[in-house]
Amino acid sequence: MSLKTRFLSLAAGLIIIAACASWLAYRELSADLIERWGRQVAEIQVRYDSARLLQSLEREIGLARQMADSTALINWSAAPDNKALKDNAIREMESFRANFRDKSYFVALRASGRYYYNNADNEFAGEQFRYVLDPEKPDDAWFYQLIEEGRDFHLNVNPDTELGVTKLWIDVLMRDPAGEIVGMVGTGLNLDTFLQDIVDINQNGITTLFVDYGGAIQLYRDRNYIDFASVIKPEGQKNTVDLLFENPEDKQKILGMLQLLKKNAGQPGHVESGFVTVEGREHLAGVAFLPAIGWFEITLLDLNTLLPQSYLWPLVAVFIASLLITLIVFHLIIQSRIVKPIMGLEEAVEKVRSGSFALPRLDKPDNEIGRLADHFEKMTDSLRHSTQELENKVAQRTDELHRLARIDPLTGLRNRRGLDELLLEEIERAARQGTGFGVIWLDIDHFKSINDQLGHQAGDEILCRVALWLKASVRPYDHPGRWGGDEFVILLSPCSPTTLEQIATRMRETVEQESRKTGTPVTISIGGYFSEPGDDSDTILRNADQALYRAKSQGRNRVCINGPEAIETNRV
Ligand SMILES: Nc1nc2c(ncn2[C@@H]2O[C@H](COP(=O)(O)OP(=O)(O)OP(=O)(O)O)[C@@H](O)[C@H]2O)c(=O)[nH]1
Repeated sequence: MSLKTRFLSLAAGLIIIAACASWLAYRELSADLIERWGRQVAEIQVRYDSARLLQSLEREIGLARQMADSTALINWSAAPDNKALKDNAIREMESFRANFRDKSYFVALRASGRYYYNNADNEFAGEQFRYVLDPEKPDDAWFYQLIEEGRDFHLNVNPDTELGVTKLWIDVLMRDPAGEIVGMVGTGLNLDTFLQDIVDINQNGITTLFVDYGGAIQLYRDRNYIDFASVIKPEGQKNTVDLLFENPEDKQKILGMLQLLKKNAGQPGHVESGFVTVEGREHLAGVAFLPAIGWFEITLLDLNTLLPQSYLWPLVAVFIASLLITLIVFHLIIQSRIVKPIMGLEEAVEKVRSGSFALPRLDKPDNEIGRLADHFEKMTDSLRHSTQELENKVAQRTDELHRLARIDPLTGLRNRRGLDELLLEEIERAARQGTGFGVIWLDIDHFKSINDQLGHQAGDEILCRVALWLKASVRPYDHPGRWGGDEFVILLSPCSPTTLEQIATRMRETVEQESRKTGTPVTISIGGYFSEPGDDSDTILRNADQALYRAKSQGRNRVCINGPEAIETNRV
């Protein structure tokens, strides 16, 4: 896998891990935020709804209490048949009716069970006495139950079958100065209107309900759940708040909250909250106790409606966009700062490995890779220099070896190999140009006996001297060489038969005369041959050798020339 792919895979992997972690963190955080926010909202909503309920009830309750304390009514309750007291009481009732919001009231006397009522239409003017309560009648049981409980104040949602109305009743016990319960007074509020005003306020995602001290539902937008006349129902038959929840844990949770609030009833404004499921949707329930009326107020917030998580999706979109931009920027930086320079470097290394020093232009970012590329370039440069130097030296040495291989080490003249190559070149040139050239083959006379008499060392010195004399005798462009032993071959080019003879003679004379000066006189015998175009080397050498042989056999120290016009030169 290439470095680029690795980097990208690594970056993508890291980003996916970061994205997953961020997504989980986001979900946790958003859930936590929504929960915190929901709890705050639930508390505020509970207080707000409680305040609204109490606000609309407080005045009515106050009036009902005043009515229960009315001397006219209390006195009359002791003598309900006393006309004067009764008229006075009816007047008092009617004055309260004018003040009650519902413009209705009821008064029930304990001793006689008489029930008085009038409504907003003043329908029962002069006939406020409606009927007599019967302890045996289930519809009247509420009255006897409340008296038995002895609670001075009670709210009760109850349909009045006699009157044909369903109301939220405010019931206040009427006591005589001795504290004895003599009756009950109160007013009712039209349940439908009240529900609309307080509970069914059409706030999307917010459900409000009120339950009594025992958890029985008193005010709820769905009337089917309201526990009408709960005061007279035995426990177990009441529509309690847990009916709203399907999950047993939620039922326990709500009931637990109610218990907790009962315990902490001394802390006004305390709100309990927790998550519950209603109709398959998760809600945050806020519960508060309203000591003024002895009820609990429950607010259910559908957080998904109030603050759907989709509200936070733009945040997710920004996050994903940021991740993508980060990936692209990361890719570009890695590409330009690492991958591209390394790929360039790899290409350069490959070139150097294959023997080429022509490097491509290397990217040098301002980092370790840039410095590495710079070092590599310098290293390649010095490698190129030293390789060049080495190659030059090898070439020089090769030339030198080539030259040495063609030089006779003793005399410094060409050796046999050098003479062979030169001879071939001359043959080719002669063939090209159609001209001939001269070849001289000479041998020192009686060299064996010189060696024998004077020693091998002295023989070498004579060989060197003869070489020098030969060099001195030829033209600058002639080529003298040592064929081997005491034999020398000289190629003369350009040349003519006459020149050949002249140079050969001059050689012989020079050696004879110069050697005499050294005290060790030597002579040489010379065979010459003037080569014609088309002669091969064997022919040429054989002819020169034959001429030498003749010179030797004719007495030595002489020149014999082989060729078309053979010239015989005798010793001088
Ligand atoms: N000092 C010395 N002697 C050499 C060298 N190479 C060959 N010789 C000797 O040279 C002698 C050559 O003798 P030849 O050419 O055969 O005979 P020659 O004595 O010269 O007699 P002719 O040629 O017939 O006049 C031999 O004794 C070789 O040992 C050398 O490099 N140095």
